[in-house]
Amino acid sequence: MSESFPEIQGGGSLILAWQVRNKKVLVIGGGEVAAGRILNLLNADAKVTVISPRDGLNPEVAHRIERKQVEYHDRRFEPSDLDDPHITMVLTAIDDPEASTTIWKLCKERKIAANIADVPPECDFYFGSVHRDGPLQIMVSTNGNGPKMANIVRRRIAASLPPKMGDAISKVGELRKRLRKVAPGNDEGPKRMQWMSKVCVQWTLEDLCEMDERDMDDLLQSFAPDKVPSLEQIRLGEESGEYHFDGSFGWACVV
Ligand SMILES: C[C@@]1(CC(=O)O)C2=NC(=C\c3[nH]c(c(CCC(=O)O)c3CC(=O)O)Cc3[nH]c(c(CC(=O)O)c3CCC(=O)O)/C=C3\N/C(=C\2)[C@@H](CCC(=O)O)[C@]3(C)CC(=O)O)/[C@H]1CCC(=O)O
Ligand SMILES: NC(=O)c1ccc[n+]([C@@H]2O[C@H](COP(=O)([O-])OP(=O)(O)OC[C@H]3O[C@@H](n4cnc5c(N)ncnc54)[C@H](O)[C@@H]3O)[C@@H](O)[C@H]2O)c1
Repeated sequence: MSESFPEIQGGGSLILAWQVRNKKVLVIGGGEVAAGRILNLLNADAKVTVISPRDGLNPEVAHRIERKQVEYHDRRFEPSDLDDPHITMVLTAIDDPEASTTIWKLCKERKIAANIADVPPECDFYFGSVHRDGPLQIMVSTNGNGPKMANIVRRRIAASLPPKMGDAISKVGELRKRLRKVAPGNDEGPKRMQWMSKVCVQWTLEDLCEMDERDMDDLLQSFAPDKVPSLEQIRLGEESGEYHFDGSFGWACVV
């Protein structure tokens, strides 16, 4: 029986999509590595505080500070920087291994998750090489074996994707939101999920990208009878009056 279950392959990382939106993250250091960390954090809508003396600032970090995209303290790290109980994460990117280790220990005392750049034993989590296209994010990790290899694999994966994947996913996101309004009940969950999966499988990426708000509302009328017409059918049906929106979400009136 157990043969049909996946084999355990230890030694990996638990890859998650950490929601740092509006959460406080401390970045210590203002060099090139910090610039990359800050960009990733701002792209995830975190509230970022940077601590680093002004004279060592990378131009990108200086730009973020100038634009007030981050809160900034022009000085070296002090242990009291960790006193704020709202800090969810600390990232250090400094060229001082001793100070890095001190910060790591202080974070562990306070149970704050931390990444000390380039010091794997002092990381609660590693960064990875990330491809971003709108709502789509793909992260590649080599689990500390070869960061440059992660970069190479990520580029290959990105190059192999069809164009406009991000746009298609955005449209699916919008359709799912509308579907939840049309069929909000918990009891409809399984049907909702199956129907959405069928739309994703049956529609081409091009059609998903092309779908406008009106197409979405027309397509949603097929949820009640559990049908998945193509974009072409929806648009033809509209012309012939086959799909009629009668103001009451949830059922289609075929004439
Ligand atoms: C993916 C990426 C994300 C990011 O940081 O944003 C990332 N490193 C990147 C680049 C990079 N880093 C280094 C080089 C030089 C070439 C080389 O050494 O290979 C290059 C290449 C370059 O610069 O192009 C040096 C390096 N890095 C680490 C060590 C220490 C050690 O291994 O012991 C050393 C040696 C220092 C020394 O020898 O002195 C450690 C880590 N670096 C990680 C992530 C984590 C593991 C991720 C994984 O295994 O997949 C981990 C464990 C911890 C962490 O920092 O989170 C980013 C590429 C993003 C992109 O381009 O897409
Ligand atoms: N993981 C990775 O991807 C990766 C890649 C390259 C380098 N690194 C490592 O990351 C670290 C930072 O690299 P970098 O290129 O950004 O370095 P950098 O020298 O450009 O920047 C270091 C920054 O830290 C600041 N700093 C130093 N001590 C500080 C302190 N006590 N408090 C606050 N700020 C302090 C400096 O003023 C400077 O702004 C290095 O240890 C480097 O080896 C990691």
